[in-house]
Amino acid sequence: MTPTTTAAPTGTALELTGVTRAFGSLTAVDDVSLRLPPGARHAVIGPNGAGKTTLLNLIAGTDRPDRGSIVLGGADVTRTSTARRSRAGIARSFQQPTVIGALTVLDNVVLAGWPHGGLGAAWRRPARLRERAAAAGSHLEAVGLADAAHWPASRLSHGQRRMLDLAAALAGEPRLLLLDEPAAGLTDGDIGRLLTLLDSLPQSVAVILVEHHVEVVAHFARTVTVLAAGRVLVTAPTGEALAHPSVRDAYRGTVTGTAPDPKTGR
Ligand SMILES: Nc1ncnc2c1ncn2[C@@H]1O[C@H](COP(=O)(O)OP(=O)(O)OP(=O)(O)O)[C@@H](O)[C@H]1O
Repeated sequence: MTPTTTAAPTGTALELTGVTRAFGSLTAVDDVSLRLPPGARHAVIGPNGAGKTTLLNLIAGTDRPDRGSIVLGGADVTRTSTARRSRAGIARSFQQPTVIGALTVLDNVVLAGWPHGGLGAAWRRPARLRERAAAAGSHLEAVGLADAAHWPASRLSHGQRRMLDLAAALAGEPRLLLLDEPAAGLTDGDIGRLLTLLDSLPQSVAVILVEHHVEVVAHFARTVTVLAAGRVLVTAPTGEALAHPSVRDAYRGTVTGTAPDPKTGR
């Protein structure tokens, strides 16, 4: 299944073919194929345990598929390390933000933007470090944390940590950004800020958003893949995917966070 029926003239940002990952007898990701153009705004949704995070892990390289291939911008990265994928332009935000509390907010972003394995050299290149700090400052501005730049990151609220995690993901100037439930635990105000930030992401960046908040998906995504039990139910333009009957059945009570009626199951 492909959200674009033909390869866009500008190429393909990410192509998954038959990606499969089993844990013992449980197939968490089952024969998933997907092609995204550069600048894609794609969401992956599905009930708890559908395989969404496992799929992001396989794309980011923290886990490897048993079968299938992952091609990033024309290069097969199926077996390459997380660090190499990061250098190739994949960045990720996590369900639990990865923030170093003892460092300042700004330093967290500077560190995140420094190429893997090159940190030892960072301190010998003050001009480069200043450049990175300036870039980090603009990322903090974009996520609404400019005033907190010199705070220890441990002072940040949950919502602010999520924003910092996003700024850190942007610091590497990725071409593919993987967002794992960025709206989880956010207040309505924080969600508003998140939507503004998502809207302002550069068009050169392809984004895969895993998210339970259907309003965030509807606002942001142009295309959606619905997963259930590791398998793709549908990949389609957002409106079509969210209206798909299988989404209602697989999703009712999960996306909205409301429990199904025990009598009707709906
Ligand atoms: N390392 C692992 N070992 C064993 N089982 C795993 C492992 N990682 C994930 N699973 C299982 O794989 C299935 C898919 O998990 P995954 O976390 O990818 O789902 P998800 O769609 O992201 O769920 P959620 O919305 O709750 O975050 C689940 O049944 C989960 O228990």
